[in-house]
Amino acid sequence: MSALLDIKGLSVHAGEKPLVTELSFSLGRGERLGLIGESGSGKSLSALAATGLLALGLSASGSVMLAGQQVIGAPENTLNQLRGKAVAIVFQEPLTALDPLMRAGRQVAEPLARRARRDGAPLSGAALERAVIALLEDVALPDPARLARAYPHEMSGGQRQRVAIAMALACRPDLLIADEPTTALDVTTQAEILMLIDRLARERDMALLFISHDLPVVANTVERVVVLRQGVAVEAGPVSEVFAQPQHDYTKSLLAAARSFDDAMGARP
Ligand SMILES: Nc1ncnc2c1ncn2[C@@H]1O[C@H](COP(=O)(O)OP(=O)(O)OP(=O)(O)O)[C@@H](O)[C@H]1O
Repeated sequence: MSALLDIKGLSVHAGEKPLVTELSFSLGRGERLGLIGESGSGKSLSALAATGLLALGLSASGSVMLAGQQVIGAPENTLNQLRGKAVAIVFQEPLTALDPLMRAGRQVAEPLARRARRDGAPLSGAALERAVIALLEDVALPDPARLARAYPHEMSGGQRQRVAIAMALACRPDLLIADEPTTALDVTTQAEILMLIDRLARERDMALLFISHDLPVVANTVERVVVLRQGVAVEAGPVSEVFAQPQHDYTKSLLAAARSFDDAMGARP
C-alpha cells in the first residue's frame, strides 16, 4: 500500500543557503513518526515544506507525495484541497491558528462546515452548532457551550490549544502534524495535551508527525523517529532502538542532555 506521506530527497533553501538537505522518510496511514533535533535543525521547515506552506523566499526541491499528490510545485488550489482533507497542523503557539476577533465556536464551525460541504453533506444552523459542541467535548474542553462563545484572550493557553486541535480535527485529516504542540504550555497542561493528541490519533486512526526537541515526550508518543541536525537526517529508526542504542554522536548528545536535565530535576535515582 502506498504511504500517506512519502518524502524523498527534500531540500529547502533560502537563496543559496541550504536549510534542509536531502531529507527522506515516509509515513503510512495510522503511523506515528517523531521528528527530533535541537532548535534550528529544520524540523518546522520540513513540516511546512510537506504541506506547501513554506514562506516566500524559501524554495523546496525533491519530492513530497501527500495522499498520492505531489506537493512541491503544486498549484495553490491543490494544496488547499490537501490541507482541508489529507493533513492538518497544530502549531506550538495556539494563537497562530486562532483569530483573536472570533469566538472559539465559530472558528471551529468554519472548517467543520467546509469539510461537510466537501463531503456532500452540508451542515448549518443547529446541526452545525451541535457538531461544534460535540467536537469541543471531544477535545475535553471544560464547559464547551460556554467556551464556544469565548474569544481566544478569554481562555487559558491549554484551552486555546484544545480549540486549535478541534479546528485541525474538524477537517478530519488522515495526517495530523503537531509542531511542538506543548512547548508553550505549563508542565501539567503539557501532559494533558499530549494524552489528548495520543487518544485522538488512536480513536480516529490518524497518522501523526510529531515534531519536538523534547525526547521523553517523543519516546512516549511515536513509534519511529528521524533525528535532524542542521537540516540533515543523521539517524532514523524505531524509537526504542534509537533511544536505547543511538548510533550517531549527535543523537547520543541529545539523549545525554535529556538525561542530565532529568537528573538535575531529580527525576532519576
Ligand atoms: N523564512 C526563512 N528564511 C531564512 N531562514 C529561515 C527561514 N525560516 C527558518 N529559517 C532558518 O532555517 C533553520 C531551520 O528552522 P526551523 O524553524 O525548521 O527549525 P526547528 O528545528 O523547527 O527549530 P525550533 O525548534 O526552534 O522551531 C533555522 O536556522 C532558521 O533560522
